[in-house]
Amino acid sequence: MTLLDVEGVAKSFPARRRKAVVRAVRDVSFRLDRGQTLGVVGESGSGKSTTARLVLGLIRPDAGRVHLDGMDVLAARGDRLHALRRRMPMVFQDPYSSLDPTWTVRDIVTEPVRLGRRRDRAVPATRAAELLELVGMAPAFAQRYPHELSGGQRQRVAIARALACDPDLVALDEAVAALDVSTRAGIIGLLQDLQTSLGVAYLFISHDLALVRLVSHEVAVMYLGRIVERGPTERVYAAPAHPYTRALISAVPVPDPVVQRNRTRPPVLGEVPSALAVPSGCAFHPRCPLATDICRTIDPPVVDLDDGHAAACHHVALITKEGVS
Ligand SMILES: Nc1ncnc2c1ncn2[C@@H]1O[C@H](COP(=O)(O)OP(=O)(O)OP(=O)(O)O)[C@@H](O)[C@H]1O
Repeated sequence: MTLLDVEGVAKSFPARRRKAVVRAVRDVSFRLDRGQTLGVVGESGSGKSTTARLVLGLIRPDAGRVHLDGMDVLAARGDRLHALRRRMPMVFQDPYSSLDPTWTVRDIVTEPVRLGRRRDRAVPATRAAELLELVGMAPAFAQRYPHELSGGQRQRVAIARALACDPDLVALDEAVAALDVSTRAGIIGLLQDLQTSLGVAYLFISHDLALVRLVSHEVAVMYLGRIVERGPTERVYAAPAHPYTRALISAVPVPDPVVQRNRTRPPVLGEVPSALAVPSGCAFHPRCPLATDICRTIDPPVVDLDDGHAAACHHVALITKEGVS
């Protein structure tokens, strides 16, 4: 059952340099089913966070459409838009900057509920304890302030706050990137348990390809503002169809030293170009070992391969035949 339907979304920002524009997101389309996780991967500046902000109705796109549960997010205004936003909150990498240090945990986790109510209807006193229980924290934490908590506890509070209005979708923007390995494992386990018990969907934004493989049902790979490949996670990781995905996956170390030694690694050549000067044709062509003339002039369309697996590459047939070692 489709929860989120995003079609042809684009966003540019004015750059500091006069007349230049940053093409942050270009023609992005995807769907996300209820209770599923879509992992969004790509290098820094590829448009992952901007895509999330567009989908959640936090910024307006220049083109495209976004539907949550059949409702047009971009047409919503005022109270309706705020009600939709409460159904799809975001959790950020650094809860220190996203949690108000002068508020108690109780105030932080119940604020979205208070904002959603008329002034004369108080939030039940038990709500903070319920939300803390959901994220595995004792009710006593309600009196504490963010600086009295560990990094993992702060991120649990941020998740509790995100759950306050029974969301359909939570966007997790590098939400575990700042945590140490064992704390990260605890938060990932919590997110997976919450998905099972509450049926919430996640937009899971991360640089970490191994982590995305672990948590995502579907994956979208972004390069300079476009989704260049998307599909069921295991299919994309087992048989990447875009040279960029292939290079990213080949760069993830494997635990077996023999397999690691024998791998051929298609290199990603050079630096990511700036979103201020997106290359003509396929934006990946200056770094692509397979680039030919057509790649320099024509931006490839996204082509469906099978069962929801799709990629935007002129040489997709060549790559899928070769596979990746
Ligand atoms: N408000 C803004 N004004 C101008 N440029 C912006 C703005 N927001 C994002 N950008 C630019 O848009 C591009 C995409 O940024 P975005 O933050 O979405 O990428 P990202 O993939 O999330 O990167 P990171 O992993 O580093 O967070 C970048 O070039 C960034 O500098």
